[in-house]
Amino acid sequence: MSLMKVVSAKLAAEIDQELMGPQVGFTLQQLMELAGFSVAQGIYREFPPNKSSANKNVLIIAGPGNNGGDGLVCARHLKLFGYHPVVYYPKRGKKNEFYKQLVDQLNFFKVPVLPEDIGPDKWLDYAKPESTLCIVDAIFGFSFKPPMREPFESIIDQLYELQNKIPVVSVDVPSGWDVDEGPLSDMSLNPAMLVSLTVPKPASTHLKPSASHYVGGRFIPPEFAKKFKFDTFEYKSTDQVLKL
Ligand SMILES: NC(=O)C1=CN([C@@H]2O[C@H](COP(=O)(O)OP(=O)(O)OC[C@H]3O[C@@H](n4cnc5c(N)ncnc54)[C@H](O)[C@@H]3O)[C@@H](O)[C@H]2O)[C@H](O)CC1
Ligand SMILES: [K+]
Repeated sequence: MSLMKVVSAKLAAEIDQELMGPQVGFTLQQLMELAGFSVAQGIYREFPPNKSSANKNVLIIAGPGNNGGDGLVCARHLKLFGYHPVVYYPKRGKKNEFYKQLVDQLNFFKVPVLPEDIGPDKWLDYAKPESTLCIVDAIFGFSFKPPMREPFESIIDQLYELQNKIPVVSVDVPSGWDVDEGPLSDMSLNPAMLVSLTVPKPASTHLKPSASHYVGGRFIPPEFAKKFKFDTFEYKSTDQVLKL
C-alpha cells in the first residue's frame, strides 16, 4: 500500500479531532504550543537572527482561529530565540478563552502587540525590508473558506505587494489558498517558506520551486500516521521540524 504525502482539508480536520478526542486526549493548547514552537524553530533554520540588532525583526500576522494561535505561540518562542517579534492581531479570536492568555503571555515577554484597529498605514511601518527578516503569515490554516472577508482581504493584498521584498513564512497553509486546490488567483500569496503542521496539505504542491518547505508539529506516533494512511517523517534528534 502506498502512503499519501499530503492530506486533504477534511482529513486534516479529522486528524485534529482524533488527536483531541477522548482516546488520545491532547488538549488544543498542547498541540498549539508544539505547532508554534516548531514554526519558530523552522524560522531559526531559514532566517537565523543576525548579530546586528537592526536585523532581528519579525512581524507576525495572526488570524482569528487556531492558525492565528500558532502564530502567537511562535512569536513568544522567537523572542526567546533572540528575535524582535511584533504581532499584528487585527481580529482577536473569541472561540477560545486561551487566545487572550496567549496575548497576556506576549505582554509578559514584552512582545509588542499592535492595536487591533491600527490600520494599514501603521502596521506597514513594522514591515521594512531593511530591518524585517521575515513576515509570518498565521492568518488562515486548514479551515479557510473563500471568499476572503475584510480586514484580511486588504492585508493579504498588502502582503502580496511586500512578498518580493520581505520573505513570507506561512503557517500550515498559505493564507487565502484553497487548502486542497492551491492558489485561487494570480494575486495570491506566494510564500518563501511554508511550515506544514502534522502532514502537508495538497496546496503545498503548488509552492514556487524556490520555496522552502518544512513539516513541523512533531506529535504523532507512526501507528497513528499509518491509520490515516500518510507517510511519517524522519525527524532528526530533538528537532521539531524537518526540511522536505
Ligand atoms: N494538528 C495540527 O496540525 C494542529 C493545527 N493547528 C492549527 O490550526 C489550524 C486550523 O485552525 P482552525 O481554527 O480550524 O481554522 P483557521 O485558523 O484556518 O481559520 C478559522 C478562522 O478563520 C475564519 N475564516 C474562515 N474563512 C474566512 C474567510 N473567507 N474570511 C474571513 N475569515 C475567515 C473563521 O471564521 C475562523 O475564525 C491549522 O491550520 C493549524 O495551523 C492547531 O494549532 C493545533 C494542532
Ligand atoms: K497561514
